[in-house]
Amino acid sequence: MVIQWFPGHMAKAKREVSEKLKLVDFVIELVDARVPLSSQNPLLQQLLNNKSKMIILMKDDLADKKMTEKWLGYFRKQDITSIAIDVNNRKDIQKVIQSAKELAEEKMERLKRKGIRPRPARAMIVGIPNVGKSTLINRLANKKIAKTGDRPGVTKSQQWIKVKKDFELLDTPGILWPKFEEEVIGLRLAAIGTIKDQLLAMDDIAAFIIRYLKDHYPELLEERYHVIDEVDDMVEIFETIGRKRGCLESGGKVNYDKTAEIIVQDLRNSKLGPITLEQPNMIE
Ligand SMILES: Nc1nc2c(ncn2[C@@H]2O[C@H](COP(=O)(O)OP(=O)(O)OP(=O)(O)O)[C@@H](O)[C@H]2O)c(=O)[nH]1
Repeated sequence: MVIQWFPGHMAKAKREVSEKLKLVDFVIELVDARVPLSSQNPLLQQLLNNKSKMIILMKDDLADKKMTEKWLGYFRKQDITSIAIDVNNRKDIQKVIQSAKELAEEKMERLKRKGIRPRPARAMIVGIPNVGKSTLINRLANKKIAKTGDRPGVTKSQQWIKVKKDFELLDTPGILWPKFEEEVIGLRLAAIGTIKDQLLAMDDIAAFIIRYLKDHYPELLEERYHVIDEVDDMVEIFETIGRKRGCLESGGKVNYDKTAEIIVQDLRNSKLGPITLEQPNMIE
């Protein structure tokens, strides 16, 4: 599937999520631990219509652990079950199963109280493109069933996966679109690789990353690129990074496009270390 950011696609995705929601008792919403709010879609809350949900902060191995703790506190304050995971860590997958089981048990209890014969609780995974939906479904199913890829928009075509005796999961996820009402949200999502590179200029994304690192992680900038705290001029910073990383043209001039590409790829590949690009106190 090719992502195109047009209203028609968003309306179709909304319809598909609404349809699937009718089949489930609760929802597992995946967000990216590096941008936990920007990777949500507020529309989900409306669609949920009182169904319970839990939030999983995905890719926690790439995020700043101190910030993850703050974000978990932020969601906890709203009474939302939330956990942070690295999908490649088996203990983390057990944490997902345990938390989902607790929500499933609540549902079963409610059925019992109403005098309805209990049945396994059903859930679905929802999230924006590239957040890790298919990978998590595969881990929960314990076998390869959904196609995954490191490109946005790979998830395709419904079966139930029996994760635990009382808990079943829809084998296809719901795709939600991030909202781009603010430019900074687009920049955060572009920085982590959620949206297609053609949508925003690489040097704007790189400049956003540099500015954020200067404000929040100056030591990481210095460590990898030798950009010292005192230097504030963006051109000078690009020059320093370009030279350090060998992005030079003939004549020894720094190639800014290549430098921007390297900055963005370094962040996406976690070469700078664990980083969170959004803080709960930014929105309080
Ligand atoms: N480091 C890290 N990478 C992860 C984690 N979870 C998923 N990924 C990677 O993120 C990329 C996207 O994962 P997918 O499972 O294809 O994501 P998706 O949400 O199904 O993507 P769409 O098909 O675009 O909707 C893959 O390269 C995964 O390996 C995680 O916890 N940590």
